[in-house]
Amino acid sequence: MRCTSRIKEHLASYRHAIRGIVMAFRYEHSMTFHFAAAAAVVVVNSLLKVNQTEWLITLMLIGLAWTAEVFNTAIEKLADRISKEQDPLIGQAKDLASAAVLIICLFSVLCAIIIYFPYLSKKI
Ligand SMILES: Nc1ncnc2c1ncn2[C@@H]1O[C@H](COP(=O)(O)OP(=O)(O)OP(=O)(O)O)[C@@H](O)[C@H]1O
Repeated sequence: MRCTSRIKEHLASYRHAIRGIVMAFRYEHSMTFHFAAAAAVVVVNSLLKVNQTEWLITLMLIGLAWTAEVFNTAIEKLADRISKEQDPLIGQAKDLASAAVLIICLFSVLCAIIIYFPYLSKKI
């Protein structure tokens, strides 16, 4: 395969991925909540002047939460394609996908408490 067509294919896959991100924000209402939470984290990090490691941890958690939500949406769409009828296995698959999002959100809250508590207790 010629180099230029490989580059074109590679660029096309970025286009598909960006379309996926736009779709996730348009059709998955939880993405708006994740976006608002991420914006709040950036504001709080800046106000409290957290250190570089704390910035890295919080940004990675934001990325993980968004990734889990996008996978959750993809699994929901695939499940709906297979059957719209009530099906216990589809129900379990959707519950498991939602569980992944909840787990990362709970751990993010825990990490936020551990990171922010020392800064806030100094201010009080
Ligand atoms: N076809 C189905 N068969 C059985 N249970 C289902 C089915 N579709 C949905 N459910 C149940 O309803 C729940 C919500 O499913 P739905 O597709 O409405 O996702 P949602 O409300 O968009 O979820 P989320 O908030 O995680 O994005 C699922 O977690 C599952 O328990």
